[in-house]
Amino acid sequence: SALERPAEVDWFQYKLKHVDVTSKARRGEFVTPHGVVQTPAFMPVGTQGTVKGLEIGLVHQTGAEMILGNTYHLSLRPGDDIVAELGGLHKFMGWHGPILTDSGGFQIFSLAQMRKVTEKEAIFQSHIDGRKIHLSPERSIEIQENLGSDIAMVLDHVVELPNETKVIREAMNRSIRWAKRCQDAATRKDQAQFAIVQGGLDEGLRVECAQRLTELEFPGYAIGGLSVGEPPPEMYRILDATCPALPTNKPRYLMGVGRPEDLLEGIRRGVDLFDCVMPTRNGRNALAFTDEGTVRVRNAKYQRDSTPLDPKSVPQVAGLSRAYFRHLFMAKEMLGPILLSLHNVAYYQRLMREARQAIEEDRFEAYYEQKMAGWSSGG
Ligand SMILES: Nc1nc2c(CCNCC3CCCC3)c3[nH]c(NCCc4ccccc4)nc3cc2c(=O)[nH]1
Repeated sequence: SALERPAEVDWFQYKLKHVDVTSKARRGEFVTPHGVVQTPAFMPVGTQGTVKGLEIGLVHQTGAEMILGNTYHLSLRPGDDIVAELGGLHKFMGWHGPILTDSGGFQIFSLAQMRKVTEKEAIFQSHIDGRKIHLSPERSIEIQENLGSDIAMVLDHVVELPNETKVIREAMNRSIRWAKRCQDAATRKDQAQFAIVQGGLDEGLRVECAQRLTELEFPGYAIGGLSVGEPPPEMYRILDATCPALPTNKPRYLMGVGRPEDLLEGIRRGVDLFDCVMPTRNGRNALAFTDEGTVRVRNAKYQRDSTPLDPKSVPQVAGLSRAYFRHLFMAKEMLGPILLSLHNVAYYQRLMREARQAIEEDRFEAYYEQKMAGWSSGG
């Protein structure tokens, strides 16, 4: 059963395969009970048990190896108990590769009508029906174990920025106490927990938090509390301080990031994993990512444009004109958001594939410069 892990398999063992000589970019891989993940990797977000608009075979086609699920949403609807009764999230959504679930910490801060946070738990109103929800570290782990994800994020207390150092420090200290409670609440041997570094935009707090979480010996570490409205250079400054304070033999996951340039800026600073709703959300809003920058396909200038959106995209997209994409969105045809979501997720996966190759060949910085030039060319 899931409780007896086969002794010979080293679950969640991250293997550092190579560090690029031109930057701090790392090439690695880690094993989960549902398969191996090559890093750097981008994880498409499947908040409610679906990567929005993409039948699960299309998600595979993009090359994505690990996807995200969400504790907050799935515990409210259909209910983590129902998902467990039906065999867990993998079976429920037909995805048999690795799944990482977020703890709900961020969704409380960003979605729910905030009620209050005590040492014991967060209490808030469901954004669906206003029901009062109690989310404690123990309850978050119980939900994630019911969902059966391979990696569970600890419950953290995210505070809005900018904020007083005292407030940030208290939330950081609570998040560390909650991380310990999550560790103590674990019952499944086939699920790993990643800790989440907080500390706002204060480098000292970030290093202290990373060190104290490292002492708790988690199999992986996320950098949270970023991509919450701070200027990108501020996020990069925090990465410069935080990555070196984390173990080199564990994966580093930058939560909620980001634009293509943010992924490369993260990789060159030693980040291994990313997640963001951007490729799918922008796809639904007629915004396509390309090597020449973003393309707003509804723009009138594409009305007669026979050129392909991106000849390097997946076959379903590569042969279609920009005029056709404009038409689909103007006509409000559901194929528009579906194809553009597929294209954007595939674009992010191609970026990760190219980045992994560049790191292996010790030319990541040159690759970074080349991509940044293309994106700003406004082609
Ligand atoms: N536990 C936790 N989660 C965080 C998340 C959620 C990551 N995606 C979870 C998925 C699981 C399902 C839902 C998402 C974050 N997302 C962002 N920024 C997203 C910014 C953004 C928003 C909209 C569009 C693009 C970018 N910062 C984050 C910080 C934290 C954090 O500290 N702790």
